[in-house]
Amino acid sequence: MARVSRPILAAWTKKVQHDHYFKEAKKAGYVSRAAYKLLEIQDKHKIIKPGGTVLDLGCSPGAWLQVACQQIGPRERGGTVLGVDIQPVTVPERFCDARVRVMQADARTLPPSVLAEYAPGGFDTVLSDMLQFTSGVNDVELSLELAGTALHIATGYHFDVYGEAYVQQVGFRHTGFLRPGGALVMKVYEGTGVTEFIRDMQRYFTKVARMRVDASRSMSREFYAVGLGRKPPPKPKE
Ligand SMILES: C[S@@+](CC[C@H](N)C(=O)[O-])C[C@H]1O[C@@H](n2cnc3c(N)ncnc32)[C@H](O)[C@@H]1O
Repeated sequence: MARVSRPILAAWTKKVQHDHYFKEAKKAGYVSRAAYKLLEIQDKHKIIKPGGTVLDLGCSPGAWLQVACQQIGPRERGGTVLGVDIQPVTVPERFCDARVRVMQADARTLPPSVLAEYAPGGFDTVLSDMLQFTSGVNDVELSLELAGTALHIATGYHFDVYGEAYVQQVGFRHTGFLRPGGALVMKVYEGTGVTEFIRDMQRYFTKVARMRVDASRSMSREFYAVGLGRKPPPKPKE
């Protein structure tokens, strides 16, 4: 019998897993197999709390909205889920109720006032599965830009990196919409600059983890950067 090389076997196993998640999602009523990525992260890190407020950046077609709504628990516990996507998006009927709302916007230019109005007390969990394709190739730089956007929305990150020049440019400063103790999950592609980005995350969280999930495609360089226990933001300077 011909021997199969290890990489081919690994790719084949991943393809079987991929088809498996696709079929499972269809059977279970999730709008995409991405649901299993968030379920795996939730299972390991308990990032979404019953009754919590969740911001889901890059939410279309809505599998993470479905999982987030399930994880905040029954309606009487309260909680909300806000999904944002640059594409038109509708709330999936299955597993979502009136606590889930969506808006079409580019997260990179989303005015902070919109988020402040939606969740005046901030969010307990910020998720970003944002991804853009450039001629079919996953661009590491773009992935870092989108992850940077999520980190910025959650913590005010760019103000700390670019300092007063950035504040002057955008005309305001905020310290992020993630509550102290909250969790942030971001899709990131392996590549140049990622180590520094993860290091930057560490100043905002008590724990930072990198997680590859089984439901990712076989050849994908994607992983999830998970920040747990947001540290309280510094008091604004007088
Ligand atoms: C992999 S899909 C997300 C799948 C989603 N988590 C789910 O469970 O259905 C990536 C999404 O990111 C969105 N996206 C990309 N760039 C964005 C941006 N700048 N602002 C908002 N959404 C963006 C895309 O439109 C796309 O719908």
